[in-house]
Amino acid sequence: MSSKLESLQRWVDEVAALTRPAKIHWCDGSDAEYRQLVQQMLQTGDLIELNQETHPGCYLHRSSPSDVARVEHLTFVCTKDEQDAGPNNHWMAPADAHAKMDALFEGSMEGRTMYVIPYCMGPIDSPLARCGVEITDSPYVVANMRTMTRMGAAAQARIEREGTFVKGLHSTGELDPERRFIMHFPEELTIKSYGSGYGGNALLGKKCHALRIASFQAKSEGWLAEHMLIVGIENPKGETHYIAAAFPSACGKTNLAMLIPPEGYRKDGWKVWTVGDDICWMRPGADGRLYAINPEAGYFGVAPGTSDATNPNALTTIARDTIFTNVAVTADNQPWWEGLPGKPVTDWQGRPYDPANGPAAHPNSRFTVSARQCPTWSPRAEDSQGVPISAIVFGGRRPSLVPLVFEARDWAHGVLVGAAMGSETTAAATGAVGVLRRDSMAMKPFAGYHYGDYFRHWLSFDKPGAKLPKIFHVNWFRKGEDGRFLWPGYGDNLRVLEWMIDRVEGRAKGRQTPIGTVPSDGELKLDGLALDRRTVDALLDVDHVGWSDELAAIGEYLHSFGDRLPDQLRAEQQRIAKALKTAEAA
Ligand SMILES: Nc1nc2c(ncn2[C@@H]2O[C@H](COP(=O)(O)OP(=O)(O)OP(=O)(O)O)[C@@H](O)[C@H]2O)c(=O)[nH]1
Ligand SMILES: O=C([O-])CC(=O)C(=O)O
Ligand SMILES: [Mn+2]
Repeated sequence: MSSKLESLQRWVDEVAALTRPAKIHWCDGSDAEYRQLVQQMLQTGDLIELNQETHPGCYLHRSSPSDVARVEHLTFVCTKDEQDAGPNNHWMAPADAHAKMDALFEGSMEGRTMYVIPYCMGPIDSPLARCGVEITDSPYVVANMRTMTRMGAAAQARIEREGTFVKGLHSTGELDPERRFIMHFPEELTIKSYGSGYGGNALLGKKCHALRIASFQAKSEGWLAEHMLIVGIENPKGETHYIAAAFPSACGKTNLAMLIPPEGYRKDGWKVWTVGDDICWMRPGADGRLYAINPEAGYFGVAPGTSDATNPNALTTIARDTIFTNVAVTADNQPWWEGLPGKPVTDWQGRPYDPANGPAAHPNSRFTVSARQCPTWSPRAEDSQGVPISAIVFGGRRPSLVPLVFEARDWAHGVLVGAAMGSETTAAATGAVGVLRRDSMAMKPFAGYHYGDYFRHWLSFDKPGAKLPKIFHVNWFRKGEDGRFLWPGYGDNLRVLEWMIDRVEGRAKGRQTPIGTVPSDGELKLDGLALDRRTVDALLDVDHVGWSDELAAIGEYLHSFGDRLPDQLRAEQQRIAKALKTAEAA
């Protein structure tokens, strides 16, 4: 045994002494191990078998009704210096947080099996990948981690070679919402999560490691860990551009990553390739471009709204070997959610379906499935060097004001556009839904350090020799006076991506506005769409008065980050505010 592995063994021993499990199981990631776990969970009721004829290898998990989403108010970043966590995070002193958590973990695994899960985020041979080990007492977490990460023997071998890994300790505890905490110790590469079995709270490779801890690491190591999908767009000539896009939770990342081109585009030979649907790690390559990997190996996607009309690729992907969490069930035991044909008989809590109880599937019900099952899974998804990024896209749910698409004039302006992002809240986190909040780079719940430092880190990529992607902002969610979405969205979003690529290639001229460049007349290909002239104008309209107010609000928001806010960002905000005033006067 190497000395490296000893540090892992020592930590496992310490955790076992604290949590006192009946048994310890080191996960090897094999099929046999997975089958055995599933059998065991079917016996305990953690999993329910779904219709194996229509959905082979598919199971349903019903979480506790009080444990259905990430809990941002119980999520902490525990840096030595409170300032380093920033106003964007809840903070607790590391010693206090450890004491609090260790008291909860004390004896928490009594009578249970403790699973040790070595995992790798990213292709196992990639220099951009990073490893971790999650210790958990939840077989559901093990099964999900096997799908979402490269889990098992190969990851353990890499950990032994490298000697460093992120330590994640998780226990479902008694699922008491009052005794639930997700704690991050970025300086110690450590996570402690107690009291929730749900998604981003419990699958520690995902938000906890690949975003909060990784963003902190990325700052000192010169790369970026972002809440972004990665999609490849192949034109009829066979050229592929890769685009990374940050939208807040439940705002369309999975859908855009699996987009199916509109019919005319398909006929012409356009293809879309899915590299990732939630997280993107990128760093500058030798040629100055940004290269990106998807650190995940699976999708933990939102079920409601996923249908043949919106995302047929996802539907094909989840037709087999999928774990569904908190969906409803039909009379013949198929998984069901709002947006699918047919009807539910049992709701997400296992009760006979009654519309008086609300939706049949929980609005944040999810599927966990291997990325390889996606029909558009990119041949470059396992590329250890990553894919070169041509464009970065920011976006959110903005019912008014924000046009369908605009382009930042340069990198610094693009960083401001990302920092200023706002979106209506969704069901992906507990709390009110439909409230506008600022969510810089879609990282509000995930940046593992002070947003001021984070913006500075973003700005630092603009240096001599860099060939940075163009930065755009999109809004698929603008509504008309009747409350309906103005833009058809989904597959038709390719029309907007094509314009971006035309800009990257220097083919589209665009129209300059104070907030950036929008498509000029005729540049967006809208043939085949039933959009009248007025709607198109409304979608691309830049309301100078409304935007002046927006810039003032952005200025106030930036001000909240105090003296860690880079001056350059403040200057960008003032430049645009001034341009709007000039345009208003004209
Ligand atoms: N109107 C409209 N709705 C969309 C569009 N794309 C996605 N949606 C809806 O937005 C919701 C969430 O979409 P997802 O693609 O699952 O969101 P996500 O960003 O991957 O979410 P997380 O997994 O929580 O990070 C679903 O109800 C979709 O149907 C679009 O282009 N237009
Ligand atoms: O982390 C989760 O629970 C699900 C997710 O992708 C998100 O909320 O962005
Ligand atoms: Mn997400």
